[in-house]
This record gives sequence, C-alpha cells and structure tokens, in this order.
Amino acid sequence: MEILSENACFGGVQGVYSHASQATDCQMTFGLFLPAEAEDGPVPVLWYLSGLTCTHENAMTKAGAQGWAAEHGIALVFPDTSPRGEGVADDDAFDLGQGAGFYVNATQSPWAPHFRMWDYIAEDLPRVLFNNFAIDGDRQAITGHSMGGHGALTLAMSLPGRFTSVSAFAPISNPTASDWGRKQFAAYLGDDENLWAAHDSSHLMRERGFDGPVLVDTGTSDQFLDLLRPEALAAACAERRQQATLRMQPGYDHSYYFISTFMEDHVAFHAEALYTG
Ligand SMILES: N[C@@H](CCC(=O)N[C@@H](CS)C(=O)NCC(=O)O)C(=O)O
Repeated sequence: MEILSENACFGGVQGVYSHASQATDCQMTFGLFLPAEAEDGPVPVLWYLSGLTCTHENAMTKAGAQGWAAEHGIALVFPDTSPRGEGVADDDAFDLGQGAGFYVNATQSPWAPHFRMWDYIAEDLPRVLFNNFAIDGDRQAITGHSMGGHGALTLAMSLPGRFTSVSAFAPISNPTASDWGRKQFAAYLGDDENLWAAHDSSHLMRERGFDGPVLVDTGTSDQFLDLLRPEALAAACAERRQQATLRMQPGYDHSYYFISTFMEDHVAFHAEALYTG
C-alpha cells in the first residue's frame, strides 16, 4: 500500500492511498478519514460509495462528511467507482466502463477481467483497511450516492450481519427497470435478466429486506428522478414492512449541495446504530 497524501482534518487525518487490488487486478486508489480516536484503538467505519463519473475524490472533497464523522469518532472510507488504467476496458459513454462500475462482478467481455467492484468492496478493500488501519470490522455501516446508493443498498442486504445500518442519497433504486441499470447489467452481466435481480435493491427489499435501520433521501428536483425510481423502493419497503425512513426533500437536486445538506443526518443515523447496535 502506498500513501499518496495525508492531511490533518478535524483533529484526525484525511488520507489517500493506493494499492494493488486482487479483485480488480489493477492499482486502486481510495480515500480514508481517520478521526483522532483511531490513535487509541480501532474505530467504527462508514463506507461511502460514489456515483457515476466519480473517483474517490468527489465525496471526500464535497460531501462535508469529515467534520460530522470526527464528532462521532467514526472513520470514513471513499472507494473509487471502477477499475482504472490504460489496460482496463472503457466506453465513450459516461455511464459505462471506467467511473461506472455499478458495484457488480462483470462476467462479460470486455469487462470481466477488471470490473469486479462487488468483490472489491465486499472483500478486497476491507482486507486492506483492517490490515493497515485502526478500524473495527465489527462496526461497519454503509451509505452512497446514486449508483453508489444502489451499491450500498444491495451490498447491505446481500451481506447480512456485515453492516449495522444502511443509508443512501438519491439511490438508483430499481435498476432492472431503468436506463441506469439495464444498459450496464446487459453489458456487465449479459442478457439473462434473471441474473440482474440480485443487484436491484427494490427486488432485494421485497425478497429479504435489511436487519437494521434504513435511511434514504432523494430530492424532489433531482434531474434524474425518473431513472432513480424512489417509488419502487418505497413500495418494496412497505410490502416488506421494513424499518425505514424514506424522505423526499423538497427542491433538492442530484448534486453534492444536496448530499452535503443531509450528510449530518446520515452520519448521526449511522453513529446511533454503530454505537448501540
Ligand atoms: N455527467 C452526467 C451526470 C453524472 C452525475 O450527475 N454524476 C453524479 C453521480 S450519479 C456525481 O456525483 N457527479 C460528480 C460530482 O458531482 O462531483 C450527466 O451530465 O448526465
């Protein structure tokens, strides 16, 4: 693991690190905020999965999460959204290929060799974090934005017991019925739509739900609302009778102004679960 930068931040350290990933078979970069408490022992961690076009950097610099995380003594991890590099497949469209890994393990050409973001988030990066930093693997929570909200919800429901709580900002909630989903699942997973359901949070909510609290915020002025389909997740939560707070925030769009506005709520929501759950 290589240290790319470390900056003092709210009494802790905001670092950027690079490592050779087994899952994606390429060099991966991630951001990690460690609060001051990490000097004394392992701290809980909140994962933040980013959306389309993002690297590890967008949320790290624009979500305003570190101050709230410092207040609660929680670490934040900001992974990249796809494998990267010259030898890695890509597409001209912003919503496929590099910057658009969709948190799945691709099985199709030309994506299969590197696009294994599910394994990267579920197995590879946790190993790197727990081996190198004072992070408590028994106290993990997860959030994300848009494509990353989709990733957070699907990972949380598919790995029962891993995360105490899950939240999302404007998640892609029903990708099997959206152009943000169908295009990528066809490319990464192939044409058999039966294989796509495991990566649809509305479907997973209906089938198994989440054993813990769920918080989702979406803006009523989100320019991608028709692609996000928050109503599908709401219907699934109701059907499941899932413990959940699903909010439509009036006037907010899809941007980091929206995310940073509600970040305090999301960090406090996870802190409560991490410390009492
Ligand atoms: N570039 C796309 C939109 C991509 C987009 O909005 N990405 C969101 C996540 S889905 C984001 O976080 N962008 C980076 C940023 O705002 O820093 C378009 O114009 O249609």
